[in-house]
Amino acid sequence: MTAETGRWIRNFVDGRFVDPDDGDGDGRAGHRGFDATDPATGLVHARVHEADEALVDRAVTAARRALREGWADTAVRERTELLRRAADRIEERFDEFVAAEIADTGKPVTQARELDVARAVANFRAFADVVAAAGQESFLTDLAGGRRALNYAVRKPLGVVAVVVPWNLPLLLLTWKVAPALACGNAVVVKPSEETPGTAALLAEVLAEVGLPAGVYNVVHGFGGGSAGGYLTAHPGIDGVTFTGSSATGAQVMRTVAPRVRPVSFELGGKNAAVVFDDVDVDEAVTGLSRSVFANTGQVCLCTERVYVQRSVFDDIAGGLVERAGRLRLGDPLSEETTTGPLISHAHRDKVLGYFDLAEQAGATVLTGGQVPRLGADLDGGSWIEPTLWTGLTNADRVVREEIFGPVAALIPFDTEEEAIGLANDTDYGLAASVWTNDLRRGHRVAQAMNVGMAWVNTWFLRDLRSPFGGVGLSGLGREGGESSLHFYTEPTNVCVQL
Ligand SMILES: NC(=O)C1=CN([C@@H]2O[C@H](COP(=O)(O)OP(=O)(O)OC[C@H]3O[C@@H](n4cnc5c(N)ncnc54)[C@H](O)[C@@H]3O)[C@@H](O)[C@H]2O)C=CC1
Ligand SMILES: O=C(O)/C=C/C=C(\O)C(=O)O
Repeated sequence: MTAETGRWIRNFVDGRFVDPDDGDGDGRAGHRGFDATDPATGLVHARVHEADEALVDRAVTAARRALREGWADTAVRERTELLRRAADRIEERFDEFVAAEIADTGKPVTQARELDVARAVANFRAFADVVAAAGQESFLTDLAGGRRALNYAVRKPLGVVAVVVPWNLPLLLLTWKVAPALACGNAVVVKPSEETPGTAALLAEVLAEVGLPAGVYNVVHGFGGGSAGGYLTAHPGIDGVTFTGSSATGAQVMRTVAPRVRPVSFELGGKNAAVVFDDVDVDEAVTGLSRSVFANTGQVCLCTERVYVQRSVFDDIAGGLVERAGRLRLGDPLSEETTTGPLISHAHRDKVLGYFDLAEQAGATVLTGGQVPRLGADLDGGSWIEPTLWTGLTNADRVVREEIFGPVAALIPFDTEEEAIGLANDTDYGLAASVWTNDLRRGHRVAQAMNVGMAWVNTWFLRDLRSPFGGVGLSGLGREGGESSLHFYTEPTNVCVQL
């Protein structure tokens, strides 16, 4: 069973891939589809079968039936063993996942291997461990007359979970949600981004190979409103939605599910700050900062787009970052030398270029970048952009207030710790921040003062999958990771027994 037939990437419903010739599978033939484009070249690499409303309905129905037919009640050990087999099988098919991720995103092979696919494996293993170790809350309640009651909470699967994910870290983010959802006994209907359909379909093959029952994992391809994403989140048969993507779409999904009052978990955009104090080891800080600005071509929700630097080291840090930007190698994703891929699409590059214009209008100085690079041959059809750093902007500028989602940052000086905290927190977002200092007390103090879900000190994107992950404000609702995932993907029933 394979995800692709010829150049079609197919939907996966009720344990089998749906042939595009079958239309939605109800006997009506149809080839509703869209192109999957390689962002490195701009060339189409596959055709994707777009699920219509009837197919989404079949996926939700299949998920419900799988729960009813026993998946929800499987022993924890059975589920965790299945997750571990899935991790092993992804490792066995590692190169296929790397290839699919690169075809969809154009990201460098080193990153696809070391971050994206490696994290997919880690996600399955981590949530097998978390669920295996999970206990249940219980309380002994004192009553009048010396009697007691025992309260304990039994956690049950949430049910059919809609998993809607974006294009920037497609496999990493998909498995970050699917692994705990399955570990907790849920069935899922996954809607990958229209830009990156490949790995979700490949994961369907793997999960079938390791024995996941039909209907527990379903994939519907398509777009947002008026397509698979809209049909799925509006479906009355879903019991919750976990979503990663833009704040605007998160708000739309919230409106869609509101009439049925379903739980949502949202990890949304960011406009993340780094705060750099003058006691840092400049070289070390520049290494970390440069990663935080340029990783995945700036397309990680955690990436830094605002760098506040204490005035006396401002020129050193700025110079160091420019030098690091110069070391980045844009080019063939399959080359081991390439460090930096393209943006996901021409549409997204147009958005980022719009901010280049806004920066110019605001009087910014471009320290490096600011252009579309010419890379030659096939790559000039791709959606490449130069890593770009600005000075001369303030928190009042749109470039400093809005999520750009590219390899860009504004560098802004500050004088005091209090001022730096104020500048960093002056945002509607609240996802992540990093603090760079050699003063341990200051590191703790400033990190704790950040109005964000995750604050790092002298590092960035260092992940322990047991810790809570998510944001405040426009950056999201709820947390996932470790116990937080268990809480989202289950519903407790509290039992009280008078003893
Ligand atoms: N985690 C993050 O911080 C991310 C932020 N973004 C930001 O969002 C901007 C737009 O990127 P998009 O790909 O359009 O992200 P998006 O948030 O619109 O899309 C994410 C997912 O939601 C689906 N979707 C879109 N509209 C929907 C709807 N009404 N109902 C249900 N599902 C829906 C999409 O098909 C995709 O699977 C980017 O320029 C970037 O700034 C994008 C990806 C990830
Ligand atoms: O779970 C992680 O380690 C990373 C998550 C990143 C995002 O959610 C994102 O870039 O959207």
